[in-house]
Amino acid sequence: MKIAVLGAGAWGSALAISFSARHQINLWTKDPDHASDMDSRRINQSFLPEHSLPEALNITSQLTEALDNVDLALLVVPIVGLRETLRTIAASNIRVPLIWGCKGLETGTAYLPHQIVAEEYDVTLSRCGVLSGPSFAEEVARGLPTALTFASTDHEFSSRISVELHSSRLRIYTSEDIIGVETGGAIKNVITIAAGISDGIGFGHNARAALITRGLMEITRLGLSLGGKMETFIGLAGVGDLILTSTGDLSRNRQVGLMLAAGKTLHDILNELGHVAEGVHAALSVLQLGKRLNIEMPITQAICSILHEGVSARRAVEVLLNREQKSEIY
Ligand SMILES: NC(=O)c1ccc[n+]([C@@H]2O[C@H](COP(=O)([O-])OP(=O)(O)OC[C@H]3O[C@@H](n4cnc5c(N)ncnc54)[C@H](O)[C@@H]3O)[C@@H](O)[C@H]2O)c1
Ligand SMILES: O=P(O)(O)OC[C@H](O)CO
Repeated sequence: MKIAVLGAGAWGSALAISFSARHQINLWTKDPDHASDMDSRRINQSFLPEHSLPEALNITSQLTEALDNVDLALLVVPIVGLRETLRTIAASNIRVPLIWGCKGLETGTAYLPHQIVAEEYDVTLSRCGVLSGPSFAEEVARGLPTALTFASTDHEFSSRISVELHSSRLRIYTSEDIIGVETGGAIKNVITIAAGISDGIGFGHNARAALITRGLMEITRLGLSLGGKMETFIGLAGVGDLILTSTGDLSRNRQVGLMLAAGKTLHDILNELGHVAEGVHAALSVLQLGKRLNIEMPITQAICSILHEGVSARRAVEVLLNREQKSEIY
């Protein structure tokens, strides 16, 4: 296959490296200086500095060049750039099957990625889908074993994509539950910030396990109300990804939590990180959706109070712990 990977952050670069073994890849970034630096040094110094980019990888900042004659486009810009990138593709009049790997909710609309795609890209949703699951870019670039879920409403399309993208090191499972897969990917980032805070404060393994489990409950309740399936929330794109980022120090969202616990300001943390932390942007939208659907989201609420109301990390966790006692399942 010839594939356009749109977005040359850590994730786009790792997937481009991995897929290069079997496919012809065009890697696109909107930043011309970044494209020419990667092209000449064969390394993505800003976002994935430990891994060289295969010689066969074509790097460009021209979207029409990236999309020229490709069989598939894979969008891996952060959610903040998804609508804008889709509009640029639409303006080019090039139409290709589209899959996306961003995890988040659009600020303002609280849309999941597929809702933005539906508004901005005029292929029928059946030729689109989302790739998600527990996958640190660093480990995929190293060729370590990883399992992902690809969800599309078109079973034939998801079978084809999973066969094409599947390898012994990158297993791809299919699903029809786009909403569940996207909800899991978006909300786990918020819960992960909470797990990072708890660990940073030194609350221990018990507290972290409690946060992961109660966080999964928030993901599941909201996801079911949006139309997602229970099986998805207990699968790779749900609890799988939540466990990975809540416990693995490679997670940027976990790092945000750890640094908040250390007393750093959000401004300084985001500067130091140098990468997107989607949970920071998604938290308010998740809360907004929860209110709209009348679903209690106490962990998300606590994270919003830290990020946007100046409540200290320790205080917010104490408020969480001191909530009134209730039944585990209701
Ligand atoms: N890094 C991972 O391990 C990983 C794994 C799975 C999914 N994801 C998801 O993939 C998405 C991208 O993450 P990443 O890790 O590559 O981020 P990153 O911070 O490493 O890189 C972000 C990239 O997007 C570009 N960008 C920023 N704003 C843009 C815009 N408005 N338009 C076009 N490009 C823009 C930046 O220049 C940069 O190249 C996120 O939604 C993330 O949740 C990341
Ligand atoms: O580094 P994070 O926290 O953005 O997590 C990356 C991926 O979502 C892991 O699946």
